[in-house]
Amino acid sequence: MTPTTIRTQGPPKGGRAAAQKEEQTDQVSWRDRFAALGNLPAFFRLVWETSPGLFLGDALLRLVQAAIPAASLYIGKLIIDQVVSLTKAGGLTDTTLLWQLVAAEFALAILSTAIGRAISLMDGLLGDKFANATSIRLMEHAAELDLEQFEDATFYDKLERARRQTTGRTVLLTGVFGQVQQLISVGFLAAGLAVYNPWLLLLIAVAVTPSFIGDNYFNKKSYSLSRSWTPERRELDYLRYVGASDETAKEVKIFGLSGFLVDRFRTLSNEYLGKNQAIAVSRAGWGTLLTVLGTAGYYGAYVWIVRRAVTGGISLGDLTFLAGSFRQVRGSLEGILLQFSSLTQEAIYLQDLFDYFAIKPLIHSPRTPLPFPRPVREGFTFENVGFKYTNSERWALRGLSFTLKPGEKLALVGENGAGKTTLVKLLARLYDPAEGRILLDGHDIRDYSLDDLRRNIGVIFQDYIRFKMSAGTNIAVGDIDERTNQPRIENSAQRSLADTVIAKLPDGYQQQLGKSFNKGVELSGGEWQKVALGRAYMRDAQLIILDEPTAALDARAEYEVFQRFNALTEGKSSVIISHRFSTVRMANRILVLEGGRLVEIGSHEELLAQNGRYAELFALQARGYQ
Ligand SMILES: Nc1ncnc2c1ncn2[C@@H]1O[C@H](COP(=O)(O)OP(=O)(O)OP(=O)(O)O)[C@@H](O)[C@H]1O
Repeated sequence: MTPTTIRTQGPPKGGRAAAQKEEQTDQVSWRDRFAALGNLPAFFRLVWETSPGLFLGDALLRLVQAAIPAASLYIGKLIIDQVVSLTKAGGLTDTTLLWQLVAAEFALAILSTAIGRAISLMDGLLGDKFANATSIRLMEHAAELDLEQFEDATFYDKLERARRQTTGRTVLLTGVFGQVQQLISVGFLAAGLAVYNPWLLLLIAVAVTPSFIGDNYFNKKSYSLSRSWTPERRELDYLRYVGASDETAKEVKIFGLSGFLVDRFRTLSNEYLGKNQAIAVSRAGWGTLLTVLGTAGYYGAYVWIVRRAVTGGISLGDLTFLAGSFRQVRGSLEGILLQFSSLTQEAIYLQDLFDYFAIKPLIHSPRTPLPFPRPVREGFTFENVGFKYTNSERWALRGLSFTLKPGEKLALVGENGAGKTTLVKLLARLYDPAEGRILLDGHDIRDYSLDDLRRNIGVIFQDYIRFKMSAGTNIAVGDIDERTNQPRIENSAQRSLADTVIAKLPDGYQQQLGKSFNKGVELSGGEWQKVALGRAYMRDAQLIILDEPTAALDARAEYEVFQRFNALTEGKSSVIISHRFSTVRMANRILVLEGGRLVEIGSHEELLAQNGRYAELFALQARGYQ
């Protein structure tokens, strides 16, 4: 596929103009189509791996099915010739052969039906298995990719197109198998026709060409439209979600957003529908016209066959055989060409799936990682670290240098957008610095295995996930391998104060959380935070990071959480991000960030004595309580 004709960059969100512009660049040439067929071997390898038995069974049955039409037409010819000769003989000769032929034709008809059913059963089973296997691969691959890749709209377009491939692939599977079956079938029938007159084959080719060209043209248009609308389709999915989900229902009601959302959905979906409809209508019109041309070709050949029968050139049996074969070859050829056109289409869609699998993460472990220090001896050192988010001109962090010593309790302070969360993400290697480096015991953290690093760091983000799973699982996600270790889960819950929350739930640790599931219970914001905090204790990490984990806790709970946190993480390093100075002051050292830069560093007392930015922020908050 040539990159000039297939768009790999998603268009900016929304807008008719954007979509029209995209359509022009989304044209697919014949070269692209043939090149896309190159994806088929890889595709069949995937299908084969899904289930070799079903794959083989399906192929064999189709081979048998391919021979049936020609065989049945030929037996039909023999029957008619037999009937004619019996009639001429006055019905007095032996009819055994005739009835044997009729029985054979009957047997073939039954065989064909049975095989047909078996084939569609196998297609269905194979298709479902393949869809499941591909969905799993899709999720596994997503887990390998970088956070940065998830923050890119183009990536989502690819993901969306790839996701659609997991359900529609049965079409391709049935299509290619059916295609090969029909080709073999046509081969048998065409051989029969060629025996009588090779020109009949040429006539057939002329008869099928017009509708092939038509279908191909419209398929191309449909594909271009569908591809250029990927971002809008994602927006439609999003609107559907926001408009009808338990997580959004509250705000949608309070702000009366339903009308706004429905309007946007209606406008966008109608626009898409309109474009699709235009293609469908013109396809139907042209399709009819081109089929009429094809039918004229068929009747041209029919006239020739009938004349030959009338002049005695061929028998009545030959007449039915030829007319039947001609009709079937034409139908099959038309089917093959039509399928071919949509097959290349599907193969191009397949490219989207392979494109997605080809996206490689940039953040990965080195080939020979250093053994992870246990315990950490020197700590984490930021050396002139700078980081910019993709598509952003601004440095989110710059010139950052400090050391987080083993066992130290560090707090990060700064106004919204100062770069606190970004610093944490760099520590956990969700991103790598653009400038400078982060060392762990004197070695770049990139020299350690990513798994080891992440296993040794426990982070609870401010936007932690409220999993709609059991209360126990919601804590166990801190170390999912230990999800059956009930004592450990309960111990973590006690530490994070979640035990009292869970004690009140009807099903305790088994209680389904989240209202959208049967018997699910919803927790308050603070209760959720206690559960989420339990995750930090689940993990046997050397560094624990809490990014504003107590914002929803009441004052008493917050005080208690941090008293416990300090005691329970004795000997471990921790980083706490908080806007509450009552929490921050408990840290050994405080880092004050402003506009991505480190402006002050020291203990609470030292920073107050400096009378700088920290003292100013502290005084501001203290005044609020007076
Ligand atoms: N995924 C992202 N893509 C682009 N820019 C981002 C992204 N996340 C954060 N930023 C930008 O980087 C800067 C630092 O953000 P960060 O989340 O680190 O701030 P913060 O100090 O944690 O803020 P808050 O107190 O509001 O949580 C902000 O200007 C923000 O807009």
